[in-house]
Amino acid sequence: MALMSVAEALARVAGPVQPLAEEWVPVAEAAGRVLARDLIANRSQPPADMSAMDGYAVRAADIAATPAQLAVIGESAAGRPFAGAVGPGECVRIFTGAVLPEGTDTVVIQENTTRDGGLMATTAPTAALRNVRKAGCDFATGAPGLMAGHRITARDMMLAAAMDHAEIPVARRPRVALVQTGDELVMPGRGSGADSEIVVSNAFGLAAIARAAGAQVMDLGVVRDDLSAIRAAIREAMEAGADVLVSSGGASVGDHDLMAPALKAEQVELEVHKIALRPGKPLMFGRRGAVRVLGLPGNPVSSHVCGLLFLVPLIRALQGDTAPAYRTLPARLGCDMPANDWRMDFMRATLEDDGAGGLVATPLPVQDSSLLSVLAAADALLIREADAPAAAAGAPCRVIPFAD
Ligand SMILES: Nc1nc2c(c(=O)[nH]1)N[C@H]1C(S)=C(S)[C@@H](COP(=O)(O)OP(=O)(O)OC[C@H]3O[C@@H](n4cnc5c(N)ncnc54)[C@H](O)[C@@H]3O)O[C@H]1N2
Ligand code: MOO
Repeated sequence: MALMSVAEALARVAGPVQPLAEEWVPVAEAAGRVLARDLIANRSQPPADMSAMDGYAVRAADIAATPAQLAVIGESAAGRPFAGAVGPGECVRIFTGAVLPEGTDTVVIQENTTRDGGLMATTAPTAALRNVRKAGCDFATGAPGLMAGHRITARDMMLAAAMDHAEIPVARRPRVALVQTGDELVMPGRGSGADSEIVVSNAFGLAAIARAAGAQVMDLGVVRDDLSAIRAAIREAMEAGADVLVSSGGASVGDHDLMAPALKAEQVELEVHKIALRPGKPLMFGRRGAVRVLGLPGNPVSSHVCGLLFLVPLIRALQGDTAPAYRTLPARLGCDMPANDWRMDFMRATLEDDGAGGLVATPLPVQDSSLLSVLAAADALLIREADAPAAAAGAPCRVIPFAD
């Protein structure tokens, strides 16, 4: 029987997701959060016509000829506007960011003037309306600034603050519980040195990409290959209020692979169990009520690739993020590739600049899903579609660059 495709599995994992409730956070803490509603400008920027330069605010008609001599009747600085109005033959000393005085429409930069007491003379022509930032030229009151579903960047924080938002409505952070299963597992620095031990690595990569996607991570540690212990961990995650439970290990078909039976025993309905993916064939996804469960394979590369392909899009979807599940870039193959089999392949690859504005993606020579040294050396995942024909070096391909 043909296994479910990666696209179908992704649609089931991250497709039908209702975003979590909104909460308000100070703008200073909004980086990486996803907007729960549109943010409109609470004021115009600039709020009035303002000078873009240090110089003199004038009436354009008064400086049509050079030199022009005008009486300096006052000063306008940022935050300290000139109170009066400027009439014909008059000007005001002005500084960058200051409100343009009433009656003026142009700023002559000070380098193009001479000053003699209360008189200013122009030494070069200035076009009418030059060096003025019109009111609302950046954004006007009521204008839509940032849209719901958008992930807030450092630049967006500046825009939101300038639009006069002290607090921002964002989706609550999804709570992600992590469980590592395996009798062989020990935490770094905690092993006895026995050859049968394997040091936990998967939890660290999964926690890092989950946090980067906006999740709050609860690490439930290592659980033995024992049905009741695994069931207890599943219950612990549910009782702790997890939105997503992520397990690693025990997903395959061996006698000690107990994740599927444990999930079923805890009333988690599996919608995905095994997909046409390499690495990551034994992926599981299911739900109990609003809690989603991703059962990832234990092989470290498989767990990480599945985390990037399914966990990160799910975390994003739970925040209402409207960006695509993952971003691919075009590249060219750095070597010949044989035809692919029925599993869509995400190969660990290096990326190089081709010197002509493009990228060259070359798969690392060994692709075994246990190899952390290869994963760490890679820059990207090179996508090979299921049943892709052989392709020659230089052929177009697509890659998912690692974001960190
Ligand atoms: N007869 C078959 N055997 C296997 C199949 C299959 O279809 N038929 N699928 C293979 C594939 S593909 C994968 S992937 C693995 C997945 O196995 P499990 O999810 O059951 O993973 P484990 O057996 O628990 O562990 C595999 C490997 O990874 C190490 N591991 C586990 N957890 C961690 C962790 N948290 N940190 C670091 N390393 C971890 C573990 O020690 C094992 O070496 O099954 C194949 N077998
Ligand atoms: O997911 Mo397994 O890593 O395909 O070998």
